[in-house]
Order: sequence, then C-alpha cells, then structure tokens
Amino acid sequence: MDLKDHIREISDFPKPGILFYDISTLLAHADAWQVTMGRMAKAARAYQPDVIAGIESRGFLVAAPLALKLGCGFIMVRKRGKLPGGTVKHTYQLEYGEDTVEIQDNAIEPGQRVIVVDDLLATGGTFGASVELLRKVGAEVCAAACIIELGFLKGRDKIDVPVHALMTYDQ
Ligand SMILES: O=P(O)(O)OC[C@H]1O[C@H](OP(=O)(O)OP(=O)(O)O)[C@H](O)[C@@H]1O
Ligand SMILES: Nc1ncnc2[nH]cnc12
Repeated sequence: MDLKDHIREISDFPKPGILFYDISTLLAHADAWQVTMGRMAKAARAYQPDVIAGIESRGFLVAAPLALKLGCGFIMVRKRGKLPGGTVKHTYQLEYGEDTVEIQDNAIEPGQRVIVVDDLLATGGTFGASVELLRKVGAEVCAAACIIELGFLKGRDKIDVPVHALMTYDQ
C-alpha cells in the first residue's frame, strides 16, 4: 500500500508558502492506519525499546498506539507549562526566537532504551531538542521515528540517532 495516497497536501497552511502534509486522512482510514502502525512497529521493534516517547501533539497519536503494539510504556514530551510535578526542560533555537520542550523528571528510569516518535520531521529542531531532553533525564535514546520526513529540509542532520521515516517528500 502506498501510504502517500492517504496524506492530504494543503497549500499555504499555516502560512503562505508552506505546503502542509495532513495526516488526518491517514488516521481516518482504518486499513491505511493499521498498515502505518504495522510498519512503525516493525522499524521500532528492532531497537528493543523499553519506552516510546511521543512529541506533543500529533506525535502522541503515533507514539501511544506504537507503545501499545510493542508492549512498551508511553511517555510525553510536551510544550512548556503543561506537565504537573517536577519537570526538566530543554530550550532550543528556532529560525526566529526559541522554544522549550519539557518532560516529567520521573518519566523514565536511568538507562531505559527510548524511541522518540513524532508524525513529521521538518527542520529537525523538535526531534533534536527532544533527544537532548530525554538524555537529560537519563534515557538511552536508541532511535527516532516518524511517518513523514521532509527530506529537502535536511532535518535528520540535527539528530544523532538513527532516524526512520515511512515516507519522504523531496520538495
Ligand atoms: O522538524 P521541525 O521543524 O521541528 O517541525 C516538526 C514539528 O512540527 C509539527 O508540530 P507543531 O509544532 O505544528 O505542533 P502540533 O503537533 O501540535 O500540530 C510536527 O508535528 C513536528 O512536531
Ligand atoms: N509542512 C508541514 N506539514 C505538516 N506538519 C508540519 N510541521 C512542520 N512542517 C510541516
């Protein structure tokens, strides 16, 4: 099955000049979503992870079912200010300005093997920061996985673990 048939491309969202790759149509198609999660699980299983970390918010939609499929725990990498209790933060640079990701300080036990998961890899800033954050709380980050990679943005160059994408767009 060609999963690209289930991705909707929307021009000029959220800003003029951006071509938005919408996974809503993939999620809404039961067979295509089953195939997607099967392929994600196949790639992820090879790393024998203990924990799957999902990146807010679309990453949660991919990471939570993946964790269930693999029999792993699921943890959340969230945007600033959303998590209760003790947290650890990591701030990273955007093209203009900066952003912060956050995780609960007890989310993992030191040395646990973690795969970090999102729906889409663009510039790599979000994945790169999430890998650093997970390391701050003692994770052994063994891979990053996503459904879509925007290859022309070279985001994987910012991620120092193996990156798995189910599909790549080159423009
Ligand atoms: O590789 P990058 O350039 O960092 O971009 C990729 C990130 O951007 C999108 O999230 P967004 O911030 O739109 O949030 P959402 O998941 O809540 O829609 C996407 O889901 C990734 O998390
Ligand atoms: N072009 C794009 N489509 C969907 N999500 C994105 N996140 C960052 N860039 C994106």
